[in-house]
Amino acid sequence: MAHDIAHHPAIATVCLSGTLEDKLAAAAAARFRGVEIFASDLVASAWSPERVRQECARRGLSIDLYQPFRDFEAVPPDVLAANLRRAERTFDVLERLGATTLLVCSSVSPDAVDDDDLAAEHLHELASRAHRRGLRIAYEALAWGRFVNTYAHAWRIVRRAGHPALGLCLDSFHVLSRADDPAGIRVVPADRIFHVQLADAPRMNMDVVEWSRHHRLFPGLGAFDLAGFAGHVLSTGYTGPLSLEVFNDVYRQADPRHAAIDGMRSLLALQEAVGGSAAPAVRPDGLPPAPALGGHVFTELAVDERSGPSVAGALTALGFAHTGQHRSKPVELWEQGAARVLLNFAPHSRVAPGTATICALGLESADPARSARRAERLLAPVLPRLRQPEEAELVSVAAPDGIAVFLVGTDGHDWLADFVPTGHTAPGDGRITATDHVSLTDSVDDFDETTLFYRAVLGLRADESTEIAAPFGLIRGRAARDPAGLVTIALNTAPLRRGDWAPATPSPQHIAFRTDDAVASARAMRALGAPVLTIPDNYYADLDARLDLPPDLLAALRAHSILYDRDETGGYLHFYTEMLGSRLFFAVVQRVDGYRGHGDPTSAPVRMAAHRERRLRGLRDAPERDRRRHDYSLAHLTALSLSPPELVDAAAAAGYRYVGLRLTRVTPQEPHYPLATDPALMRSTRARLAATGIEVLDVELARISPDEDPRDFERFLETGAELGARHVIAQLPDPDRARKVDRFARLCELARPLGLTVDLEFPSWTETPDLREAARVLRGAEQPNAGLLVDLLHFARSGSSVADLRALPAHWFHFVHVCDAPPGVPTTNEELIHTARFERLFPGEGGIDVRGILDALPRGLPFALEIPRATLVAQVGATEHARLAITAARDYLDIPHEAPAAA
Ligand SMILES: O=C(O)c1ccc(O)c(O)c1
Ligand SMILES: [Mg+2]
Repeated sequence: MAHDIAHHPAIATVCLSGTLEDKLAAAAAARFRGVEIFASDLVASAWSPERVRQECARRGLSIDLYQPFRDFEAVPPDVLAANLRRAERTFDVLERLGATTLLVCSSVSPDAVDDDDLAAEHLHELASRAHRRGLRIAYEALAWGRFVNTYAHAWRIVRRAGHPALGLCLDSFHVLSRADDPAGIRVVPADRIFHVQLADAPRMNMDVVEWSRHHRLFPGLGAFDLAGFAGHVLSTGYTGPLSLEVFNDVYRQADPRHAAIDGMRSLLALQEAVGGSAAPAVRPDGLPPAPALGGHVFTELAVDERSGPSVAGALTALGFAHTGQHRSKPVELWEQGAARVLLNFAPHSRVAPGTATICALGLESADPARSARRAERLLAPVLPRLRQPEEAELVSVAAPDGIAVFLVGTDGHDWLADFVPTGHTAPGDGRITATDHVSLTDSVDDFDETTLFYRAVLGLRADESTEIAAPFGLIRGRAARDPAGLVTIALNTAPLRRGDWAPATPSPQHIAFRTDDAVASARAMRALGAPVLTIPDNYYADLDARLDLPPDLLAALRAHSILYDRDETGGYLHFYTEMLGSRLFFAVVQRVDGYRGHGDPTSAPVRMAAHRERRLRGLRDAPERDRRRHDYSLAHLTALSLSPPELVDAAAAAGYRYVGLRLTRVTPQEPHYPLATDPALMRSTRARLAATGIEVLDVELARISPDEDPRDFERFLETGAELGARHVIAQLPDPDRARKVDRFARLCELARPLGLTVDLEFPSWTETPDLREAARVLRGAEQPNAGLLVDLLHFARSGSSVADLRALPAHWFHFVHVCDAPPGVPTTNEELIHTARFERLFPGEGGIDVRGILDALPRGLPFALEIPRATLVAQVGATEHARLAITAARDYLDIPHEAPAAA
């Protein structure tokens, strides 16, 4: 007979995050019947023990255990007296709680002696006292107990003590972490087992206390044979609580309601595993067995008007065709072979603009109604479906990651009738036959929950978990598949919270399509213009060294950026598309001779680095692909109210390639962002730079007046270098030419080892007031990293000449400050400065010969837009001002795009 082990599921408060009130609510909501209360949770609670008792009763929870009571047995008489006093006070608490069982763990105390008779005698005394008060003692062997650390030893002592109020607490962790044989449990009479605790754990080679207190997992998520353990326990006839006791750092901070549901799911799945094939198909309280799955029927992507066309373009290039259009929704069906992708253009609240996100998985089930019952029994929300009268009935369940899992019957795919054929059929050019697997990424907080959901609800079996050292941190992955191997869902997480420096794609997802010939597929897809991800040559050199492949295979892999692996049975060829809509990509895979894995551990980091490289190239080179467009930099003065991280975000959003950052306070009134002395500001700025791909073009301002020493700028220069800047803006308000030339030269010398040029700017109101004077300084200084920064405003206001400009060495110029200004030259310095700081105009709006001056400069210089404009910023805000500036500059300065040729 199958054991129905979930009749009294319990959970220890230590499994759950929050205070006792949160924990009890979560346990009850997940339909646990009992709890183990940890002393520390009670101690910290505002509720009296009587109130806790009431609150538990109100929620239908029994208090199955109070714990832990430590370091009691086999001690000298004076310690024993103190321990018994401590026990009596603890019994008081149990009485007030209405709990009857106290857990006593085997001693780790230096006071204890290795004497079983003494331990038995003391525990007998303890049990007698408990008995008088209607209480019982459950004795647990901690795996690290000083003398008693196996359940067999604990059982010898309990037997020797021979008191009816003394029994065992069996904790799977302590038994299985020591590789003790749990079969010995079978000889323990059921009425001597007072309590059973269940915890799984990953295999780890570490101190057992650390392992136990930080890494336990709910049953089924680790490497222990919990079903075997539970089977031994139940074979004794034990009918008491089966209680989860999982010390885990992630659960300790996860939403307790979710964690409690995870726990319940794991218990139900354990029940199923223990029951084995003997479980009747439907049991009143039991779990309907998972129906057989028949494969991936479709994968649905939520897209918008930006990501949709990019995904559709990639699908076309992979050989898919848009074959159907949904009758009532903006959903497109794309097909090739048995692979189907739905593009859902309906507004989807959870999807960030421009992204494509997997929002549903369609899986074939032999019995969708039973799949739904199973999901419900596992506390998974079965979704109501709004259905037009003539549309197919589909069962769908919401996964914790928000993906809807549709279960589609085997008897013809009715749901396809919801799509009106477009008349297109897939030409099959891409040679794709089916969907091989789907790969999802979750935050570490959700990983176990998601894993447990897919596995329990769908009846999938998990592979070994893998860990790879990826470019931006550790990635843990675990694929799960149905017994027939037709459905595979790979789940990944970054087990350590990412440092905010990491520029990685958040939660990447991919759909892997199957082909019978990866090389032919790659060739065909390339011909169709598929955005195949380029894999670096180094990978193939390493592959050659490792596997000694036939030269023509290696050459074909290299030519098509196909990755390769082999195992005992066969080989695996896999290649990838570039990212489509920021987090999604496709894979094309060929499994040769029954290869079952997902590539060797080196391949994922290679792919991730290639995606990173591609993304940066996209961010940086987009303007270079088109010679008619310029690179723009957002100079800080244009939006000085934005802090550096905000400036970077504004620049990225508006389509700039660079920013210029102001590191020094130039005027007393302006906001100052002390990047040189504020490490947190530096960190967040670098994080935004890494995340957006924006680069720092220049930092300002090294203004060397008569009483300044270039050495005062060392920290400033280092800060610029730390930000990855290329240029430093300098000004020389100093009437003594010899001195300023000398100081400029020294500043250049300091900047040179940091990879920085020093670019001299010549505001017309300073003692370096025009192009000629600036050029004299450069000639005098004779420094290879000296530069000349033309600011169109200063150039125009100083009456500098375009002919002079043309005559200067091209290598002096590294970028240019672009703006316009009202016509006419103000007569006072005050007015000049006011225009420069507050009243510039967008190129083409004012009186400066913007195009004429720029024409006199070398080709290809970045255009740094330095356009402070106080009134406009006051109206539209700094971010929008920055966007308007680049829009206006592009309109005026970039050679207009020709209309794209009709497709
Ligand atoms: O880590 C511990 O000390 C500890 C305490 C109580 C238990 O039930 C247990 O399994 C471990
Ligand atoms: Mg325990």
